[in-house]
Amino acid sequence: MNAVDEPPVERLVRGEVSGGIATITLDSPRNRNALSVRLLGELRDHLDRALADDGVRVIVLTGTGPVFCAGADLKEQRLGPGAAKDAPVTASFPEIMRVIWESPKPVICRLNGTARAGGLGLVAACDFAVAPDTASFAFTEVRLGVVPAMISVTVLRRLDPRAAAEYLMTGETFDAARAQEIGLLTRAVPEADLDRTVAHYAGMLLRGGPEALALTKRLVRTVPAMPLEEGMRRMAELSAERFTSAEGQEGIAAFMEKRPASWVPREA
Ligand SMILES: CC(C)(COP(=O)([O-])OP(=O)([O-])OC[C@H]1O[C@@H](n2cnc3c(N)ncnc32)[C@H](O)[C@@H]1OP(=O)([O-])[O-])[C@@H](O)C(=O)NCCC(=O)NCCSC(=O)C[C@@](C)(O)CC(=O)[O-]
Repeated sequence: MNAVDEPPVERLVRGEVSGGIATITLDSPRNRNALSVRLLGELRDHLDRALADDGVRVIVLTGTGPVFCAGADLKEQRLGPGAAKDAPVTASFPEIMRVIWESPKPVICRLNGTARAGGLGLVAACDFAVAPDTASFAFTEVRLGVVPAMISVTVLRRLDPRAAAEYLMTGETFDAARAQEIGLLTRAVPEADLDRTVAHYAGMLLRGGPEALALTKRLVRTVPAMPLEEGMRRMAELSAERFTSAEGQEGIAAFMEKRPASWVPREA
C-alpha cells in the first residue's frame, strides 16, 4: 500500500483555538476516552502547542461522548502474551498532570460527563473543573487491585482529607454535588448551563493581566506550604514588583482612565 492509499490516522484528541482560548478535546468515546498511550501522546502534543502559542491565554480540556475520561486504558494494562511488561500508562501520564498543574496559562476542565480513576487525576490537575450535575465519579483503583498512586499527587492537593480517605479507600461512586462539596469540582451545573459556565470562567480569566494571572496561579499552589514569615516576606516582594511592572501600571492606568486594560507588553 503506498502513502496515497493509506487510511487516514484516526485522531484521539482534537484541538482548536478561538478568541484566545485553546480547546483540547479527548475524542475517543468508544472506550470512554481511556488514557491509552496514543491518547496521552496526542494530549501532550496539544498541550505543548497551546502553551507555546502566544495567542492562547486560556486552555479548556474536555471530551466527547457520555464520559469525560474512564482512567487508564485497561486493555493496554492487561498483560497478555506479547504485551509490554510494564504499565504503559505510567510513562507519560504523571508528566501530563504536572504540565497542566504548572501551566502558566489557566486550565479549565469542562467535563462532558462522568469520570473515573485516572480521569480524576486530570480533573484535579486543572485550575477549574465544571461538570454536568448528572455526572458520577469514583476512584475505582482499589477495586481493581491497583493503587491511585499517580493521581494522588494532584487529587490529594484538592480534596478534603476525610473525603479523600473515604473515596480513595472504598472506591464508592459519588455524585457531582458531592464532588463539588469535597473540592474535586469548581461547579456542578445543569447540563444546559455547562457551556455558559465554562464561557463565564474563561471570559473572567481573559480579563486579567496574563503575567498577573500566571503568578496568581503559582501562589495559589505554593503559598499554603510556605512558613508564615517567609510567605509574608516573599509576597510583599512580589506585590511590590507587580505594582511597578508594566502590566501593573497599565491595569492601574486603565482603571483611572475608565477604559479596558490593554495587556500588550509596554516599555516600563
Ligand atoms: C466509565 C464507565 C462508568 C462508563 O460506563 P458506560 O458509559 O456504561 O460504558 P461501558 O462500561 O459500557 O464501556 C464502553 C466501552 O468502553 C470501554 N472502556 C470503559 N472504560 C475503559 C477503560 N478504563 N479502559 C479501556 N476500555 C474502557 C469498555 O470496555 C467498553 O468497550 P466495549 O466492551 O464496547 O469494547 C465504565 O466504562 C467504567 O466503569 N469503566 C472503567 C473505569 C475504571 O475502573 N477505570 C480504572 C482505570 S485504572 C486507573 O486509572 C489507574 C490510575 C491511573 O489511577 C493509577 C494511578 O494513579 O497510579
